Amino acid sequence: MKVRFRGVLQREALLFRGPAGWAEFSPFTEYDDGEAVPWLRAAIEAGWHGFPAPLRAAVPVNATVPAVAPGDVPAVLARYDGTQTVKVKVAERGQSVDEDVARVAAVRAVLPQAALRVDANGGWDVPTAVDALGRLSGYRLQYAEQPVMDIAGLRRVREQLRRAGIDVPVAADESVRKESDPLRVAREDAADLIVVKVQPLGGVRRALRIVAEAGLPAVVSSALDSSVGISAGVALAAALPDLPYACGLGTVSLMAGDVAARPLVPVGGQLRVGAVAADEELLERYAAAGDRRQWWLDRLGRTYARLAGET
Ligand SMILES: O=C(O)CCC(=O)C1=CC=C[C@@H](O)[C@@H]1C(=O)O
Ligand SMILES: [Mg+2]
Repeated sequence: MKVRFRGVLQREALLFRGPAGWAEFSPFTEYDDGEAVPWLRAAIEAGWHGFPAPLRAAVPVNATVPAVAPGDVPAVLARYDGTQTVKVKVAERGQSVDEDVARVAAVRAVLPQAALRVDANGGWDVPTAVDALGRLSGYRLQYAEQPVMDIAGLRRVREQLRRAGIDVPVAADESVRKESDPLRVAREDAADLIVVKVQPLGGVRRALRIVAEAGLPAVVSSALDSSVGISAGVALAAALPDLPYACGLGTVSLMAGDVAARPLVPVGGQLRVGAVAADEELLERYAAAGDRRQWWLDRLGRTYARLAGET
C-alpha cells in the first residue's frame, strides 16, 4: 500500500487461474476459516463459472481518502483521475471528530462540486455519530457508511438524524457483509442504502440476489483486492439493473504494486468492464515468501473443506 488503510500497509492475496479466468481469494488475514468461505465461493465463481452478462461498458468510481492528515488530502486526491465522488474515512481509532471535520473540509476545499461520503466503519457510538454527522452535514454529504457497528444502532442514528432535521442518508456495509443474514438490515429498516462487496458476499450472482431481495439502492465497493478481484466488483456493478452511485472500486490507486500489467485504476472517473489477467512477471515480483505461501495454501485447504461441508 502507498498509505495505511484498515491499519495495514501490506495486502496479501491468493490468485488462481481457472478455465473461466483469473480469480482472487483474499480474505483479510485476521479472518477465521468460516468467514473466509464466501470469499472462496466468489473465487470459484470467477475462475470456473465466469460472470453474468454486463449491462454497461464502464462504471463510475469514487476516490477513497484514508484517515490521513488534512495536509495529505491533496496528494491522495491527485492519484485519482477525473474524480467526481470521494469517500472519506472517519472515526479512525485514536482520532477525534475535529480531525474528521478537518479532513472532510480539506476534501471539500479541493473539490467544491464533488459528491462526498464518509465511512466510519462502525467506529462511533450513537450520540457521537449524530453529533459528528450534524457537523459534517455542513459539507453536503451524499451518505454516511456504517456510522455505528450494530443494526439497532444504525436504526437509531437514522431516526435521530431525521428528528434533528439532518439530511444524511445512512448506508450499511459491515451490517451486510459480516452478518449471517445480509438482508436483516433491510428488513429492520435500518439503512437507506447498502454497500455490497463481491468476495465477502460469496460472488457476483449472490450479491445480485441480495441487492434484489433487499430492495434498497446499492453501492458496489472493493475489499482492497488486486486488479483481479476488482474486476469481479466491476462485473457486479456492470450487471446491476440500477447503479445510482459511484462504486468504491478505485482502491488499486492506493496500492504501490499490482498483479495486472494494466492495473484497474480509474480513468476519467470510470473503470472499464472486462476480464483482467495477472501478469507472470508481476506475479513473480510480488510473490510471497515460502512460509506465507504455505500459510495461504493451508488456509485454502481448510476453507475448501468447510465450503465442501456446507454444500
Ligand atoms: O469503498 C471504498 O471507497 C473503498 C473500499 C473500502 O473503503 C474498504 C475496503 C476494504 C475493507 C473495508 O474496511 C473498507 C470499507 O469499509 O468499505
Ligand atoms: Mg465501509
